[in-house]
Amino acid sequence: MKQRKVKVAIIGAGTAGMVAYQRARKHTDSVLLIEGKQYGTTCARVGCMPSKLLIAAADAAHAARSTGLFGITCPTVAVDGEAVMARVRSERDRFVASVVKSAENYPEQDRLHGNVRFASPHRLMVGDHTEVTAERIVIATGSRPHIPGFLKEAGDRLVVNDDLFDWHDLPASAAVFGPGVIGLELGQALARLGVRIRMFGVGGSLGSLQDPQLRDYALKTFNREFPLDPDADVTAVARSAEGVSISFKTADGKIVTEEFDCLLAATGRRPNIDGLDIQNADLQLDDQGIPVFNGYTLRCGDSHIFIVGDVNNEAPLLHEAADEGRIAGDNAGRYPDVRAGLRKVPLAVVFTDPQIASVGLTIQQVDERCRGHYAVGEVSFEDQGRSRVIGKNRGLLRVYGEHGSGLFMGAEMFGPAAEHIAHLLAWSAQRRMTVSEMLEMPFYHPVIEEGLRSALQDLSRKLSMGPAADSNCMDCGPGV
Ligand SMILES: Cc1cc2nc3c(=O)[nH]c(=O)nc-3n(C[C@H](O)[C@H](O)[C@H](O)COP(=O)(O)OP(=O)(O)OC[C@H]3O[C@@H](n4cnc5c(N)ncnc54)[C@H](O)[C@@H]3O)c2cc1C
Ligand SMILES: NC(=O)c1ccc[n+]([C@@H]2O[C@H](COP(=O)([O-])OP(=O)(O)OC[C@H]3O[C@@H](n4cnc5c(N)ncnc54)[C@H](O)[C@@H]3O)[C@@H](O)[C@H]2O)c1
Repeated sequence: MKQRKVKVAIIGAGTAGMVAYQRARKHTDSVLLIEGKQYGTTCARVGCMPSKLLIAAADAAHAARSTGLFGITCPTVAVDGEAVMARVRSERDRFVASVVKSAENYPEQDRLHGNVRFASPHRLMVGDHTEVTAERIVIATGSRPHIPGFLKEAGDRLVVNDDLFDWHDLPASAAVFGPGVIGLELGQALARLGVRIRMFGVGGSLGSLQDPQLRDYALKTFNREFPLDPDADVTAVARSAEGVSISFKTADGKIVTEEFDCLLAATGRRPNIDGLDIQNADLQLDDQGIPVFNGYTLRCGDSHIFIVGDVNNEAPLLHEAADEGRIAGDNAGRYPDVRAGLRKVPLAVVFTDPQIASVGLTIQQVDERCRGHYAVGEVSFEDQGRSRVIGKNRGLLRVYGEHGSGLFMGAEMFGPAAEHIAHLLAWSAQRRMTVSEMLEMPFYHPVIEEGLRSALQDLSRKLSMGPAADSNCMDCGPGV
């Protein structure tokens, strides 16, 4: 068994771990980055990037099928599954290669391969070959798909996102379990690429939506494209001769059995904490077995250990993993001088069509924070000028503001260009702007952002801070 002594050890070379490594290295030369499997990160290999590549192909197919609205006919729209998946894989491989190259450029002595377990608070066992003693440790081990036991009945036809991006062709049909963020993004993309989809959920939730009005609107919209029951009563899942058979109760109480080529489990993710022998780290754990940590310093209790990215189970998103890696890397590097880092306003985007976006506090958090003294401004995109012009006139935006202070608190959106509008809203929230200050900003014409202005005007009026919206506002142009 080899022995290594270092100032900082980082477990996991995903996004959070690589950023932590780069930051810690600014404070000390004695940093070791340990990866259990392969370089390349979840984001590039099986997450953000390949999912968006599949969605881009689906968007192209959908756009080609939707030209009739403009008086343009595309005689036939054919999806070549092999070509679609070839592009997904080759572009994915480019993204992975660039990340692998960055990791391999780190000095050889700073890198180690092997699965890590804690032997004691300062001692790490790496595979069966090295014992590392570290003054400070950053846990950055990410998360993995969680598959409920009954779905395993699908046998070799059970797939998760990790498998999908290696496909060489598209299946004819897929049952998707979990209408969460991954299920909606991948399920809708497959449906638009011609795959017969049926989506099953439990408990009624939909994507990341917390506002009941948006959830109901979005549910109706998705159901126009493929059947989606967010609270399905599935009675059996079995591997059949041709694929997977799924029996479920319909709305009128009948049990129906439907055959699919495969079953995609998108039923949530679990932090990679259980394989770490974390009990040997002498940390206080929460009821899910995650070390209790400070969200501003990423430090576990008053220990020398930090926890970042998906593994801490707080905000499993790429930009949060990077921010946390930055804060923890700096703190581990200059330990014991531990400092609070800047945490940004919550921002999340789901790349469905229409897109889903959430900014700042949820409606439930606003209610709690403002003790009921808040108002909701709303706009429908169905009659919004620019959205109608481009044929994307579906969706709702709801913005939340506090009575008295007039502060903008948060928003949820299901609608066109949500990825862009969410940024304007997040930047405004982070600057702690009031609704009136947001309305002082320029809005061009005709743009989708004019819909945002309408929602803010509605909010301003409901907060008793502005006039009622003028339905014939000529300086706003028609259909804002
Ligand atoms: C399908 C999908 C789509 C997504 N789309 C988006 C998106 O559009 N936008 C967005 O913001 N987020 C998205 N995400 C989430 C985003 O990918 C994650 O939040 C982010 O990649 C987490 O980074 P990380 O560094 O915490 O983990 P990872 O990148 O998973 O890194 C963890 C590393 O730790 C290693 N490891 C684990 N255990 C050990 C051990 N015991 N010893 C040594 N090494 C170990 C792993 O091998 C891995 O390399 C998506 C996720 C998925 C699955
Ligand atoms: N665009 C993005 O930013 C993006 C995209 C993909 C993933 N992500 C990140 O990855 C995280 C994980 O995504 P996810 O979709 O795996 O988790 P999720 O929590 O969003 O969704 C899981 C879904 O599975 C459902 N479910 C659980 N058990 C089930 C069962 N037995 N049968 C049917 N449905 C069941 C849940 O009710 C939920 O709707 C997200 O929270 C997000 O942070 C982000």
